[in-house]
Amino acid sequence: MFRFLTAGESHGQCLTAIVEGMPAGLTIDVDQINKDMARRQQGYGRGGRMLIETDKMEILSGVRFGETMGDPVTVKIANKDWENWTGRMSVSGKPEGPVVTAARPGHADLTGIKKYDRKDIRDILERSSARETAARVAVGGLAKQLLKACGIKIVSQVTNIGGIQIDEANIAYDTWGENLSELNCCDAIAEEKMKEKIRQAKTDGDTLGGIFEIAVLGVMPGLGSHIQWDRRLDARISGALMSIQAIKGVEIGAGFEYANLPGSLAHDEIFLDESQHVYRKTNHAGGIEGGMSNGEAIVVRVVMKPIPTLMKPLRSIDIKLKEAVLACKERSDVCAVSAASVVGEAMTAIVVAQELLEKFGGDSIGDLKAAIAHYQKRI
Ligand SMILES: Cc1cc2nc3c(=O)[nH]c(=O)nc-3n(C[C@H](O)[C@H](O)[C@H](O)COP(=O)(O)O)c2cc1C
Ligand SMILES: C=C(O[C@@H]1CC(C(=O)O)=C[C@@H](OP(=O)(O)O)[C@H]1O)C(=O)O
Repeated sequence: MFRFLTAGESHGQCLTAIVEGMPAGLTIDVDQINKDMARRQQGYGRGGRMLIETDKMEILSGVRFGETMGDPVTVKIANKDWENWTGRMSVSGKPEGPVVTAARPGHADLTGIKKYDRKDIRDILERSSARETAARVAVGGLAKQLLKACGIKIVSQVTNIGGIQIDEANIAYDTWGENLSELNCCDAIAEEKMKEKIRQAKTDGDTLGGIFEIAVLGVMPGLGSHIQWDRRLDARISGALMSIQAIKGVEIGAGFEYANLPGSLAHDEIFLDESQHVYRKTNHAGGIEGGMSNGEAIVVRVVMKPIPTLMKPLRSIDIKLKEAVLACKERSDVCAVSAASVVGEAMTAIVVAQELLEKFGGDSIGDLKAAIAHYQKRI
């Protein structure tokens, strides 16, 4: 069973994660994972924090001479900014620095303070912050390497920012992921318009959200199951993506467009070629039928809401004074959809890796590959 937990505050010393269930004998390429760590940091519209951090994953356990041993893998990402916060984020000693009391609409501030009985909103925002997603990308990087060894690849691209949409005709999964443009968008013309939109939002003291797409390539039929609600692959993937901060909607394949289609146009007809191989001409199902991968590319679309911290703050209340104020202005991103798309790749990789290990087992990478080969031969 592949599972993980993350720990760490946004301005604490570091982020960590413990990952259990990595099969033994997998070669780990830390440099490759650090490329994703850097991709998560980039993106037009990111705030001042990204100029401070240069995220690098460090492995503290579970890997020896570059190979997994089957032990839990501990990963660590240092927060460079911590040096500026040692007093305010001290584990012991007396409280230091200003107390945050003006709750931001759209953030965890107001409800978090009530639920956890805190007086300083910082006690909530430090952990609700999407800084935590750096740890998820490190874990997702391990999952991606496991998947790569089994011929599965996960890519993404940003398709919409603040209503600026890519030209759908330009979508070709095999070009995603390699794309290192600032906004992780394959449509250069749309990307320029997106950047202009972000520049304008910044000038206005406003923020933006958008949409990204994930594609899982090379996945065999039969991951997930129709047998029980919590084993359905679509449910697991969408749950994992919805767990990312600020993600508010997920659709698989045609998704909400199904509402406009009759059954005759909605479903992907099944054909046999001359060699008796099954194939489809369309992929409206987004690669999942009956809660199981069907062998086509898994295609998922994800929407991110606009960043809740605005430099032209929204109306709110002060939780201490109990009076109307403007929300607090923490240093913040204007738009982080491209960063979220990299986190989306990581969460999808984690779920697909979990499904792979659930179906095929795998204390060692050799056993896992052999089980997959046996299954592929049978089907
Ligand atoms: C990569 C990434 C970066 C983010 N950056 C910020 C930010 O700079 N400022 C902010 O207020 N929210 C930011 N968010 C969103 C908040 O973390 C999120 O809206 C908040 O935790 C409340 O959770 P919810 O939106 O899921 O309800 C970011 C989210 C992601 C995925
Ligand atoms: C630190 C990251 O994102 C942070 C996410 C975030 C939030 O509220 O979610 C608020 C900001 O934190 P800070 O006040 O330290 O600038 C972002 O920079 C990161 O992505 O690594």
